[in-house]
Amino acid sequence: MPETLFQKVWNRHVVASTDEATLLYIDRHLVHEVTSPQAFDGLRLARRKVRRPELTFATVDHNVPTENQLDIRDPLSRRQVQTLRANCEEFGVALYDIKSGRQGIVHVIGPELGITLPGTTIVCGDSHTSTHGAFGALAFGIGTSEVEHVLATQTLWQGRRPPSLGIEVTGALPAGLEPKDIILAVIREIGTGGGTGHVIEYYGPAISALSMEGRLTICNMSIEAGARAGLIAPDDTTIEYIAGTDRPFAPRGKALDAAIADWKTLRTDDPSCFDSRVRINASELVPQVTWGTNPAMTVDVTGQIPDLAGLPTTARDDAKRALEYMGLKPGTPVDQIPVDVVFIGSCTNGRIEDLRSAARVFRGRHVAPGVRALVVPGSEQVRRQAETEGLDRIFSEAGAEWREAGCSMCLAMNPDRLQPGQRAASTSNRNFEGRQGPGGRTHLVSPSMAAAAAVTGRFTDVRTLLGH
Ligand SMILES: CC(C)[C@H](C(=O)O)[C@@H](O)C(=O)O
Ligand code: SF4
Repeated sequence: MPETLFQKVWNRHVVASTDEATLLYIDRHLVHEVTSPQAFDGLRLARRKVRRPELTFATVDHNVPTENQLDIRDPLSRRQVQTLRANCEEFGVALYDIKSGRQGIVHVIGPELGITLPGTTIVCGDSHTSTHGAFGALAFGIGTSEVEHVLATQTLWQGRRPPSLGIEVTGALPAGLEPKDIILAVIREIGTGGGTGHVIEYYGPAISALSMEGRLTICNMSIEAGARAGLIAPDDTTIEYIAGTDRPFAPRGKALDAAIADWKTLRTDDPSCFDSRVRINASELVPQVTWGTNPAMTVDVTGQIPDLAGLPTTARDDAKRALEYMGLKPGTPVDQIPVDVVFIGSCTNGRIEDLRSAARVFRGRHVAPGVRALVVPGSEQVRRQAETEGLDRIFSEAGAEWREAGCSMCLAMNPDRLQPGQRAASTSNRNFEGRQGPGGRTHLVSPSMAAAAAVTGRFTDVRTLLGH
């Protein structure tokens, strides 16, 4: 019987099942400092060990200051980082710590290290675990009690197999647009509940044309459409990335050849296998900017803040409240909205290609007066690569701050945050009230759109700067 990629990966991992529940084997467990302390406490209390420490990988990201990673002043943050160190030591789990050369946002280092592989199941106590689906892995976020269960058993209870949603992205992404524009347009189209309960598979020519970095951006935001996970079938681009140098956990030699033969079977046999389907044409897209307090509240940069009257009645109250919070008026052209802060980074857009896109815009330009711009690599490895390419100099010469790796201003769990009322162009994935700091106003954009806002001081169609 024809199957979807998701069904294939799911079925391979079923250890036991009843009518209502499925026990899945978990291939890789990623751990960070925020959602793991109680899980390790639970193990200690029950006198259990980590069942497969060699399949468990930890790093510190959320609480790490990016100006000087070693200077963690906030007592709670410091305690969480120290607790993770102690837990990894006690339970024999590898920790990619600050200054290890491999530290970074958990969803950035997984692929870099070759931990994230096609056909695997990957979990982490973090909602954006969907990111790893870019490799054709079934990857999803779990709660802290589930983290404990996976640590103890290397398995996880799930309900019945979720339905699948196929999102076909046709056409070709126009010059000046980025993968972020695709996923914002998808969420704008299907809504923040459009993927609820489903596992999304992205496919079509505009997806196949993407690099792994771009695919990671897309899968990252699946969760913002309500989906359980998002994935993309592995292909030559995937294999090239994994076979690249410096992926310590990726298979090599004969093991890699055997793996590749298997990965080639990991695809959806026929789009009719999806429980539902949506199609988006990438050729018709223009750069996207969110105007409200969820990622579906999105417009074209060439457009205006929507009129409440033009919205469905059910959406009006939310939109009204969002506009009040965001300090915006209907009808305002997007490119007349000034920004105070620009944040380029996060597990959505903190990879090398994202920094290259931003650098193309910053090169030879300067951050507008009164604007503060932060460029934060997603990992120590991304930071090194960017410095090798001289991107850090482009950012610094443009007047942007070049930081160390971490979640940074994606969420207000470390010193990088917005002041009340400040407006940010941000390459992260969430724009709800207070996400980047109490009273802060977040507009989600692509890295090049963020850089364009930094140099002009307002939202600007980056295509006009790049001559497209
Ligand atoms: C802190 C963590 C649990 C959280 C998540 O699960 O996503 C964070 O990474 C986020 O992006 O909001
Ligand atoms: S970068 Fe943002 S979204 Fe990603 S894990 Fe960190 S806080 Fe969560």
